[in-house]
Amino acid sequence: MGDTTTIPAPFTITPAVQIPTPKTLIKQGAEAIVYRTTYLLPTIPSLLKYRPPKAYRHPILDARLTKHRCLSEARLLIRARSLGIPVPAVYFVDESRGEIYMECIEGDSVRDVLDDMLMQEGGEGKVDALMVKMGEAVGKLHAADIVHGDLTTSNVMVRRKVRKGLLCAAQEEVVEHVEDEGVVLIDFGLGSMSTAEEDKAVDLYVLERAFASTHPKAEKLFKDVLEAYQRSYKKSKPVMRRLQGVRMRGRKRTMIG
Ligand SMILES: Nc1ncnc2c1ncn2[C@@H]1O[C@H](COP(=O)(O)OP(=O)(O)OP(=O)(O)O)[C@@H](O)[C@H]1O
Repeated sequence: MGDTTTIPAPFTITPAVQIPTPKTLIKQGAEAIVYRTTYLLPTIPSLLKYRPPKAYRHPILDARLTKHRCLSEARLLIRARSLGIPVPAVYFVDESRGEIYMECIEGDSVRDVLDDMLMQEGGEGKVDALMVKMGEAVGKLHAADIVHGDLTTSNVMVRRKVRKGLLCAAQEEVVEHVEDEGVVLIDFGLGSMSTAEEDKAVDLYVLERAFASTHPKAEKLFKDVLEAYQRSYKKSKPVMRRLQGVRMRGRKRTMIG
């Protein structure tokens, strides 16, 4: 009679457990759905930009387009960041699923912070500094021949850090000190590599219109942006000349309607 005792397996293989990461919807746009979530560890905040399939497109064409847009956006972000241009870090790309996980910037858009800043005591100085940072960031971007494609004040974020400190150790009163830590350019979904002065001038024009439509002091603010832009982008003269042409065409279009 053979020994019938079963020999226990040295180890058991348990199926990989998928831990669902909570996702908070930030924005559902026409092209993409943006969530705040985490990446790898629950302590690492991340932003997920997901391009869902479009039922109205042919499935093969749709998959190809999604893959192309995802890779294009990720490549531009990675290229910009490697050149020291302030953009979110890319953590992970799954182009066939239409997903990009990237650094989640804590802060608000320039569009949202401008008015609040101007109302604060000493706010004008802060706004001046902000315009310089914006001009420098866009100047560096164009010097690297990267065109944003949708350069509005909503697509430039002000990174903020909240520091907690004790006001008075005896009272143990905790105060929160909010610090602005520079600007970050986001949303490169319509971006491209281009050496064309026209493309760069259109970027500037779009930004100028974004200021004009949201802020009464737009002219002075944008002037500061352009000054910093020219300082950080040494070969910007032809772009500035082209900007005049783009403005004229824009005005003509507005007049004709
Ligand atoms: N890296 C980031 N960190 C924090 N918030 C972000 C980040 N990227 C995007 N957001 C937020 O999500 C919103 C939508 O993101 P994004 O502009 O990239 O998507 P979109 O659908 O292409 O938008 P749009 O319709 O403006 O083109 C932004 O306006 C911003 O509030």
